[in-house]
Amino acid sequence: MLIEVKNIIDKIKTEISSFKEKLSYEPKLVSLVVEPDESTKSYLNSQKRNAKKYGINLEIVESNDLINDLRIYNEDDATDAIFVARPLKKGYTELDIAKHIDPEKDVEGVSLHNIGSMFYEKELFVPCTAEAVVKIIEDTTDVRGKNIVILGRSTTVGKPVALMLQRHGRDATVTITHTKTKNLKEITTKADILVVAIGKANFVDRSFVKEGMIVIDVGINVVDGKIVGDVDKDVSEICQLTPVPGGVGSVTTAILMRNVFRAAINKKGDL
Ligand SMILES: NC(=O)C1=CN([C@@H]2O[C@H](COP(=O)(O)OP(=O)(O)OC[C@H]3O[C@@H](n4cnc5c(N)ncnc54)[C@H](OP(=O)(O)O)[C@@H]3O)[C@@H](O)[C@H]2O)C=CC1
Ligand SMILES: Nc1nc(=O)c2c([nH]1)NC[C@@H]1CN(c3ccc(C(=O)N[C@@H](CCC(=O)O)C(=O)O)cc3)C=[N+]21
Repeated sequence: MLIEVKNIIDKIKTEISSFKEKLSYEPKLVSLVVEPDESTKSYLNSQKRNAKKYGINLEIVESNDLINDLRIYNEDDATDAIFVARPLKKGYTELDIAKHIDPEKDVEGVSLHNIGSMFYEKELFVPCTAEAVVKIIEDTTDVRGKNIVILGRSTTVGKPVALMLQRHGRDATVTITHTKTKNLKEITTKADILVVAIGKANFVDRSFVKEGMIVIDVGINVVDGKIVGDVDKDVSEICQLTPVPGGVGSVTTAILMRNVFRAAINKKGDL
């Protein structure tokens, strides 16, 4: 069966409405992109649609000098929030963003400051997709003591999801897997919950899961012009599965929008 995320999005909408009351202007989000791939284009579509819906002034900037652009928008008082799309152009690393983005405008929680705070279990801004995954899991089941297997170890999904799920108060037992993991299916079939963030369309099929598992499909792949996840839809016949589109992606965007309002209010000192 498919996991419904509408009630999670409704709760985020309510948070945004209460933030809006504290602001007298449309907060500004600058999204820096360089040669966007299909999944990034899908995200930008989602950002445009939601910025209009929630009243955010979104500026999408093609960035050819990322470090210089980060300096410009860090210093630009009219810019409340900055997002830097991945994958990055050759010559830049995620560490460059982590070092150079203003942590108070870093609405994706990728800066050294925000990642470090998450490490110390102080979640200020955390990567939006990781927060979306955790919210969906917590809305679906009790996380405490659950055996959670994550496919993928990226800086914006796999790693932060693992850190957030095992922290005190959530207390899951987490296994991170990647391309060098041996006997992957032996590991995944023992999970209570599977989080799949690998960027391979329909990679996870029924041979990776057991009846009754919760499967969170983070994948956003474009195949023949259609958005598909990393998990084969047939898995939903024996497991609880998040849909793609309409699952993790839609919660991620709502969280990004909410964080833009949080950044604007924090700048005013009202958070
Ligand atoms: N829905 C949303 O809001 C979001 C969706 N996405 C989507 O999630 C997917 C993953 O993106 P992202 O997190 O950036 O990951 P990356 O593309 O940066 O990296 C992929 C990760 O998956 C691992 N991996 C690849 N193949 C396997 C395998 N067979 N078994 C186990 N691990 C594997 C890689 O391992 P290794 O490290 O060994 O190479 C790597 O860690 C993409 O489809 C992306 O579009 C991304 C962000 C947000
Ligand atoms: N720094 C960075 N952080 C990211 O989180 C990031 C990124 N770079 N690069 C690209 C990937 C991909 N990604 C998506 C998130 C939501 C939707 C989304 O909202 N999809 C809608 C459909 C959108 C549409 O209609 O096209 C849905 O799944 O319901 C899509 C794609 C985030 N990414």
